[in-house]
Amino acid sequence: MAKITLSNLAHSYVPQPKGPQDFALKEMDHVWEDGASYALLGSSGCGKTTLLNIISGLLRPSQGRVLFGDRDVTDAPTAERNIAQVFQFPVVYDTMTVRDNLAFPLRNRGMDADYIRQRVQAIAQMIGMEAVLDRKARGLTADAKQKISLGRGMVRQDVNAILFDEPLTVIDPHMKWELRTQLKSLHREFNHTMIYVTHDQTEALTFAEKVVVMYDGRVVQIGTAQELFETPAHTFVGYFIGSPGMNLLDARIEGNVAHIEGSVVPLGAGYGPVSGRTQIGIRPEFVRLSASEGLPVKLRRVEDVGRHKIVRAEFFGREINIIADEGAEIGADMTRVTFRPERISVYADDWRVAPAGQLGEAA
Ligand SMILES: Nc1ncnc2c1ncn2[C@@H]1O[C@H](COP(=O)(O)OP(=O)(O)OP(=O)(O)O)[C@@H](O)[C@H]1O
Repeated sequence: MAKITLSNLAHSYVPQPKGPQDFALKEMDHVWEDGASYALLGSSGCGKTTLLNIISGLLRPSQGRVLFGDRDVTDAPTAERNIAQVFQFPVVYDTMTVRDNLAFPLRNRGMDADYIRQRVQAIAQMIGMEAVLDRKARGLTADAKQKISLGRGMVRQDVNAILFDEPLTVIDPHMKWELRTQLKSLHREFNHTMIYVTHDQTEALTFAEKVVVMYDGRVVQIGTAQELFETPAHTFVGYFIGSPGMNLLDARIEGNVAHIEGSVVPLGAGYGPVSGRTQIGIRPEFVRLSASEGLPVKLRRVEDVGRHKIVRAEFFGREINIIADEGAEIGADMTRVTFRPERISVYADDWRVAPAGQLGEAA
């Protein structure tokens, strides 16, 4: 296992990049802790696979270094990095049995036969394939083959890291949840450094201790589920995490209030001068509908999603989302909204501004 350091790292697929727009990965410096589980989360094209391929050695970065522990592996091929990888689609040997597929990485390293038998059994149990250990992989469903790939990725205990690139894409929804839970308990047991690429927030938030949110070639925040929910460092995190995401409203900030369309909204903290495009961010969970207090809204529709209601409304020509209790009565007289002041974040040009006297967030 190893700590992974990304130092001054950047990548462009263009041979002679002319500016930041030509970089699939913009310059970044991060240290990923030994033994932690990370999910790389972001929408399609934001650079997740590029970053994963640089860590695995499939791609050489056009700038910067990658270190595993103290060793600079930037120029080391994948085979020398001592990592296990699981890809989106199954990579299995069709002519081998399930057992031999699972044992392959261990046999390759000359492990003791007893240990291999024991370990294969434990992994087969984890992926629910004990009953088919002696069947050939050929003829198994894509779903089953992907479970073998996952098992093979996890069979070695001596790897520096296990890298997963959207590994549950072909797995059926019910099994997805089960495998994710298994991966999590495996992580707790063996403490491998795990990096898991996904564009699914539920997958990221349930699997990983730390979620690395990427946007447009940058890591915009690394945090726990709670940190991403409570203090999104970038408007993309606010919008992408949560269902629905954070409401972002143009505002002018003055000390401990925001001015929106001529109305004053109290903030939970004071701010120094804020320049650039200024917005306040408030999650739908912390917006309250009222008949008498707050700023005007026009109700559009109410969606009952079981645990609560999502109210879609119009706020000065823009959509605003409100989460109300399941039992809440939402009458036509509910034409105003208030915001919980201590739950409001302030953003300047998409980055969170720390209240006066507090240190800024580090991505
Ligand atoms: N081999 C390549 N040559 C040129 N451009 C590439 C190559 N691979 C990726 N890109 C570009 O780099 C950017 C980042 O792509 P990347 O595949 O890393 O994103 P991603 O977040 O993994 O997306 P997805 O979730 O769709 O896999 C995209 O603009 C993509 O078009």
